[in-house]
Amino acid sequence: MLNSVWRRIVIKVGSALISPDARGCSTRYLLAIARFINECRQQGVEVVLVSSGSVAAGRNAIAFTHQPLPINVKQAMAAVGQTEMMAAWSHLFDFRCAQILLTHDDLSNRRRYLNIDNTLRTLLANQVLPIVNENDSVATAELKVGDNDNLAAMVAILVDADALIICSDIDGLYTANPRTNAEARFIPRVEQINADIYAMAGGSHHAIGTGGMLTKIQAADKATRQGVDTLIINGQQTTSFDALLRGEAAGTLFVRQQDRLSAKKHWMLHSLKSQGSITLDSGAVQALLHKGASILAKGITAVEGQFDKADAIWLCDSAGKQLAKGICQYSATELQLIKGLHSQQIATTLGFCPSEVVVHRDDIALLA
Ligand SMILES: Nc1ncnc2c1ncn2[C@@H]1O[C@H](COP(=O)(O)OP(=O)(O)O)[C@@H](O)[C@H]1O
Ligand SMILES: N[C@@H](CCC(=O)OP(=O)(O)O)C(=O)O
Repeated sequence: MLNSVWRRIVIKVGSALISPDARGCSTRYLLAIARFINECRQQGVEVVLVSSGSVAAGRNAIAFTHQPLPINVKQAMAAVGQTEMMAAWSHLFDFRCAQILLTHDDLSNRRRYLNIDNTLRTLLANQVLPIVNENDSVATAELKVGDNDNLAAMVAILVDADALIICSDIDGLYTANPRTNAEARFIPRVEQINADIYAMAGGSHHAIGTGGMLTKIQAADKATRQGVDTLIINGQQTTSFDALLRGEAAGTLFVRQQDRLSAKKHWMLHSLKSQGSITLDSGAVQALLHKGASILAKGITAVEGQFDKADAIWLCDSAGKQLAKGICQYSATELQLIKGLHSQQIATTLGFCPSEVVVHRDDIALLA
């Protein structure tokens, strides 16, 4: 049984596993990874896949004369390889897959962040496997995250994952790059990421990988700070997956620095500035405090302030007492029109209905 604390995981698969020869996609390593994903889902664990490989898979379709590859050549390769990579994964599963292509801009813009979050939540609720990659064929260098290790960490934080599993072509973190340093020793567990850990990182040994160990440590640093356990495992060896499925150790574990929920709660209560407030009726207050429920338009009696969709707002009782902070799916202007209405009436009133709930329960931090 996979670690029983993990209910939702993000699995990141590097280019070397998808396109080991940089000539289209290969099932050589993907079969075992797909079996692992299938097994996790069978155990009731939700999975989001972050898959590299679009550039590597499309590499032999586009002519090039010199290295490093010019950006337009890489973008064209990615456009070819992305569809091949999606097809390769889709053929390995009995369930549906969905493609999500992101840029850094999408993740830093709060409204788009919320849209991505809603889409991923809906896909998971419908048992669809989201497959995320950077939108390489359109994003320019300044709009990019740049590597899928960091992208996977951002996705893991976004979807409130319990764990991030980075599948690479190496067993995990060594004290130095073992391909160039025979003295390098394997590190099974990292309690705290500090300058000494960063100093161990070397680059990638092949032309198709991005970042080598450095981007993996950066990703682990980001994710563990937000309460996400991070693992680097060898995705070329089925024994890594077998061990994880038995609940045993595999690869290098970077231990989460705090509880995931308290990390999110702390961020919402102390870093997110509130832009307004809504007043809840007694039924909504009970549902919020005692059932951890989402807030529906029906339970809202008043709206204060000029906030936009995706802004943070206070959720208050009828006496004006602040009970919680939440991220709102609607603007103040829209809420003025739909407050007190049933969710089914939102579309007829506004002409659109981006969300049936006004504040989703995963986006609420209770004060008490
Ligand atoms: N300290 C280290 N420990 C382990 N691997 C390292 C280290 N420093 C550099 N590397 C290199 O990082 C590579 C993995 O990164 P990369 O090639 O970018 O793979 P991926 O495509 O999985 O992201 C390893 O194959 C190894 O050559
Ligand atoms: N987005 C790129 C992958 C970038 C990347 O980080 O690659 P890798 O180091 O192999 O995970 C692609 O699909 O080719």
